Amino acid sequence: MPIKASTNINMDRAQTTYTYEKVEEIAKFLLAKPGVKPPKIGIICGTGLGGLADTLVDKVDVEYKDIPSFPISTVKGHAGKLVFGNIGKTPVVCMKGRFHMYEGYSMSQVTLPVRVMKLMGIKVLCATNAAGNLNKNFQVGDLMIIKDHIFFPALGGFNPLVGPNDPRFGPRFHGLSDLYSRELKAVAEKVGKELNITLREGVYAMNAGPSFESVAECKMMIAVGADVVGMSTCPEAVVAAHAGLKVFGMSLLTNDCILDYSFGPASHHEQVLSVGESRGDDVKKFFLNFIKAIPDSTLED
Ligand SMILES: O=P(O)(O)O[C@H]1O[C@H](CO)[C@@H](O)[C@H]1O
Ligand SMILES: Nc1nc2[nH]cnc2c(=O)[nH]1
Repeated sequence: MPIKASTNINMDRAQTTYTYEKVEEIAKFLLAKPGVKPPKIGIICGTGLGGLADTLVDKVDVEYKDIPSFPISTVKGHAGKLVFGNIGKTPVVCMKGRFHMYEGYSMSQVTLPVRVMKLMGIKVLCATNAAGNLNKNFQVGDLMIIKDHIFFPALGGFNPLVGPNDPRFGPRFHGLSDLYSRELKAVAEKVGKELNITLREGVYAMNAGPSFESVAECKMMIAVGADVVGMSTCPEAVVAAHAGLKVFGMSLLTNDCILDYSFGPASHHEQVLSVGESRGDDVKKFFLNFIKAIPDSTLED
């Protein structure tokens, strides 16, 4: 059955999907831009972490609004552009702004940039995010390597791989027991020690958002093994792994989740942005060194 790009409204949720040919067209459009080199690594900048793109040299910016068929960023803290450039000798592309389910985007739209970056040549996807802390041993400002995730929307049917499967994107069924690359986690641990930056490790849970969690929801998430919670990352990680990319995930803990009815105030986006700003330098320092430490062999075909 041919897979067509289409836009329908179903259950009030946009159902835009993209064919392989459409994704390829966008990748070719970007590669044809003067100064753009095929990237080896894609970096998704989480809320308030767009400063990561400042670490690139020989930068070329492409605004999302100027890319055919691309969604646009609607959330404060997401600038809405791709930044191409180099870290050390490695060509990379940063997404300065990601797309979220709660913006009303379909899973295909949320994960489109991952497939575009894959067709442009990336071998590794680094996904960063801002997240709420659920673990009593962690604190606001900590950086956490994502060792696994709980993708609540996918468990309820909103998996980005639902629908006809084009094998050029990846296989119909795909296991996720090694979703977050153990090899990259080991590289990150070593770099963290060398830089004297404490790196936690834990499980990221995704709530579709945009509401932050209720007290009971936070308690439920802790009970099922989550350390932090956010509203992103899982869709992009699943689509990247399905496409054969190595995935590295990192959360910045921007707020403590409220676990007691007597505590307040509720979590809010302004705090998320301000912690992103205050921890931005360490995040940049870590990624600059981490990207340089990834072995060449990991970035080969
Ligand atoms: O996951 P990122 O995009 O980093 O952002 C997190 O922070 C925002 C809430 O403040 C939500 O978008 C949540 O997902
Ligand atoms: N769902 C969710 N996303 C976040 N992003 C940053 N903090 C939070 C949080 O507490 N909950």
